[in-house]
Amino acid sequence: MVMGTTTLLRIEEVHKTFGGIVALDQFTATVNEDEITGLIGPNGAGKTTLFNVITGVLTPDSGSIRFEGKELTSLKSHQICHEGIGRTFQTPKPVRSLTVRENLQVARKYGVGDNEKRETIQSINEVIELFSLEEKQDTITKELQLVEQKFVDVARALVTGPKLILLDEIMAGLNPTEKQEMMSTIKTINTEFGSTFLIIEHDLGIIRSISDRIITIHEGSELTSGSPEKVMENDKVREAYIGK
Ligand SMILES: Nc1ncnc2c1ncn2[C@@H]1O[C@H](COP(=O)(O)OP(=O)(O)OP(=O)(O)O)[C@@H](O)[C@H]1O
Repeated sequence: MVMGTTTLLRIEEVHKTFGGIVALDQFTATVNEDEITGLIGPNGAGKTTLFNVITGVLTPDSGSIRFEGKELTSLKSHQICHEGIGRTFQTPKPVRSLTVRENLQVARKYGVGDNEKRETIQSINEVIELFSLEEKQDTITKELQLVEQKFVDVARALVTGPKLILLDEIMAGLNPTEKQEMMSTIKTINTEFGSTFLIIEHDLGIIRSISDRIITIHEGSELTSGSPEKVMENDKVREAYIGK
């Protein structure tokens, strides 16, 4: 883990409503370069909506999202990917009828754009090796186990050479051994490939051990942020999230 001091992503007063529901309420937060930032909050707090506005799946009603100083809110999803932001979804989204290698080839073609020289880009072979998918590379993805599908999802994000990777509940449904494996892979990508992470995770044990910094979201607003120790001891967090 490398502690960063430069702001990579700056989210300012982002507002997003669905009819009468306020999903993000003037949400403001930052993600520091090189860090692993955990994003926690109760069900319906606005976490996935935040990922969707960062990645251009949704357009915010108002507010600003700057990545390396560049405004993202008017860009489309593929342009945001070309800027260097990769993501996974709550449910793995590989193309189920393609093999593992084909999935990575498609993701790379879609996601790299003209940023072929970005320093965080790894070869498809390197990524397959990192996830120990050598023996499964020619397997049709729908035949893989859940953990393997999740690894393919992270691998698809990684082959686009992202500076920032957003992971949405990547540990959900994995057993403790698989969770450990996923955590150590995330740490390797962070330290060796230089990707910054923003991770939505409900398991507080995991988020505490993997994060350099935690942001807590509640009813669409940031409740608090800081080191895992500081955030977990915050009274408002305990009340709103842990229920103690
Ligand atoms: N497409 C949509 N249409 C209508 N309401 C939505 C939509 N997406 C999200 N919402 C609402 O916005 C609020 C925030 O939802 P969001 O999925 O971002 O929360 P979350 O923190 O990711 O929750 P969870 O932990 O359960 O995944 C919720 O009240 C949700 O019902």
